[in-house]
Amino acid sequence: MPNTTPAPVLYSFDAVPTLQKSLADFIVKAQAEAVAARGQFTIALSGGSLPNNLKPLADIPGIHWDKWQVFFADERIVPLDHPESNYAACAKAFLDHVPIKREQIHTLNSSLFSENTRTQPTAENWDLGEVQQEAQAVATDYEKQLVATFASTTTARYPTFDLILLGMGPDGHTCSLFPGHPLLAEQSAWIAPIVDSPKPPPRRITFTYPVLNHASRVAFVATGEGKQEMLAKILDEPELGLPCSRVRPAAPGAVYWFVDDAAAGRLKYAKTEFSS
Ligand SMILES: O=C1O[C@H](COP(=O)(O)O)[C@@H](O)[C@H](O)[C@H]1O
Repeated sequence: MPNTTPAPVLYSFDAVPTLQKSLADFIVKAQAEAVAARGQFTIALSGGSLPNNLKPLADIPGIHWDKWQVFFADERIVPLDHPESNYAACAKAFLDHVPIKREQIHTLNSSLFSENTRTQPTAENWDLGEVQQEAQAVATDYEKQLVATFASTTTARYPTFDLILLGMGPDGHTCSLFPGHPLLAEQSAWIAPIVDSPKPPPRRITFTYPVLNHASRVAFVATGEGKQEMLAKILDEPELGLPCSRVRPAAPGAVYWFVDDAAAGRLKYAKTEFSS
């Protein structure tokens, strides 16, 4: 039997600006192919350190911004102008600086959660039943937004994103899929709620593995010496089953890693020369 799940492709760069420029070229190429094939480009973004690495996109001419449909691979259940919002971070980094219409950017519906769950939980405001119901409502609504976008292009059981951009947390988490969490086993929902994220804020929604593993391309971005140890575990020891290692779309899907040499310091994994 041929192996139909291609090995991740690793690109390592000597400096972060070089990585960012190459990542921008990679995104632009994925966009051009998608627009030529289907007339739109479906992309999912992450939060954390990723948005800053997307800043150069705003300066690239000729991008078909009117064809982009932007989603968030995970999002914190906070207002859209909150400092912890992944949307807010991406807006500040590049979305606010490019000619893309607000209706092409698919954000969570902040009318679905109440004031008391907008703050960090305390013994007084943490009603688990209410919090879980609200998180489920936010996840269900976001899943409907995906269904509406993908219904016109696919009849498949899961959406096929042209590109999903992910980060790698220091514990090996990606999206809001954390090591040892029951959500790692979710096989049915496209979007799942989580109310006990070990990294604050605790209430979030996240893409599930069936969505990640049906994408055309997934690109991880990880930089800095602080990511060295975990990156080596993810790429050199995938049998550990850490959340990032489980992102493995079957062919023709593919996974790419954009890292800097600092993050790659302990890796044995073979590097590939980047060419745009
Ligand atoms: O909480 C989150 O963390 C991950 C990783 O963040 P990083 O700062 O270590 O890059 C991020 O990818 C995810 O979107 C975010 O919600």
